[in-house]
Amino acid sequence: MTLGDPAGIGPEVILKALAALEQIGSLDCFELVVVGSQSVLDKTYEQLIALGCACFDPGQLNILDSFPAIHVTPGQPNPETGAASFAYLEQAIQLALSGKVSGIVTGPISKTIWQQAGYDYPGQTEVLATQSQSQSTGMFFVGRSPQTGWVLRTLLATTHIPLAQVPQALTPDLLTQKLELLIQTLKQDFGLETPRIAIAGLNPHSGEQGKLGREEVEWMQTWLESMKVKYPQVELMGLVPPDTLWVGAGLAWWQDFPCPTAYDAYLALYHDQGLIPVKMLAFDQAVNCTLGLPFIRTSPDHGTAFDIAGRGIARSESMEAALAWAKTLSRKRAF
Ligand SMILES: NC(=O)C1=CN([C@@H]2O[C@H](COP(=O)(O)OP(=O)(O)OC[C@H]3O[C@@H](n4cnc5c(N)ncnc54)[C@H](O)[C@@H]3O)[C@@H](O)[C@H]2O)C=CC1
Ligand SMILES: NCC(=O)COP(=O)(O)O
Repeated sequence: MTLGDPAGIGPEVILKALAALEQIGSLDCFELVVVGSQSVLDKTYEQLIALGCACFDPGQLNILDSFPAIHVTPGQPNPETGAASFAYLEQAIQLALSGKVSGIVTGPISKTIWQQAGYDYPGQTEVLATQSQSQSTGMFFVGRSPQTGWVLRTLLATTHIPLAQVPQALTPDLLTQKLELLIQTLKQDFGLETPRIAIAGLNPHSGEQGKLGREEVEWMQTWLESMKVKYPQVELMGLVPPDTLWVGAGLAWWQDFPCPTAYDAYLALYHDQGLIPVKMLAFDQAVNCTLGLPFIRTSPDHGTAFDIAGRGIARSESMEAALAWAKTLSRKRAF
């Protein structure tokens, strides 16, 4: 586990998540190393105990802290905390690449603070891809409904780029690469050999025959037909108008599973097209997984939440889910 930005809620959700997992007796099966500042964890523990929160004693953790001492005020990030969060991630990547750990569960970092600290990466996903020299990676979110047990799975075709650049970034090659990664993941990690996958359109009403945008008629529909021929075992539905694509997911999440209009997985074309429904339905359950790495990487779906850091009110469910899913994956992949 990496701490993320030490001025954010990473340390808090880590200690709370470990306490929650211990409470239900599922911590024993983890062999955990926390990469980050021992003193930040100790101070977070003292603050949380003073606030009456259930949290895990960092004295019982295996903490890898070979970093310069750092002064941290919760909620007040600066280039020093940004640089620290980058160093934690780099060290964890080295541990994973050398096979000393089977996976990394990352705490949240701030892209803005990374920029201020001089790190020109748009996110942890991109650092993981670059430093592990992985050719084909994907940002994938998975969450199980506590109401119905239905599982929402969403892959983003593009990630941390400006919205204005999305139409140019989307190409037949990129969509093929992402779809193949998704099909492989559904089979390998979820045992779905004949999945139903919905692919979102880009424009309102999926372009309305070219009247509201031309990408669908110019190449996306042809691309999709070629994928249906290439993957006959997969039911590919698209290009579904993005405003209605998630209606079935909402029904399956809240009340009606099995639901014929819900899909095993969704391919969203850009960050917010996929993450608005994911976070509306599953903010506390969804796990961010990086696909295509030579090791496991999971993370909570939320960010640093500097606005609430140090107040003891951050919820740890997404971090608990990130830990649990990393454990499940490490068993499935049997590193
Ligand atoms: N995996 C990662 O490292 C991620 C990092 N970020 C970074 O986080 C920073 C802040 O991003 P925002 O868009 O503000 O998203 P955010 O997720 O940090 O916060 C959005 C809202 O949700 C609340 N919130 C977030 N997590 C919560 C939790 N566990 N319990 C209770 N409330 C919670 C916050 O207080 C805030 O009101 C950005 O700099 C962004 O780069 C954002 C998403 C993922
Ligand atoms: N909104 C998703 C996100 O920002 C993921 O960030 P990271 O895990 O790549 O740092």
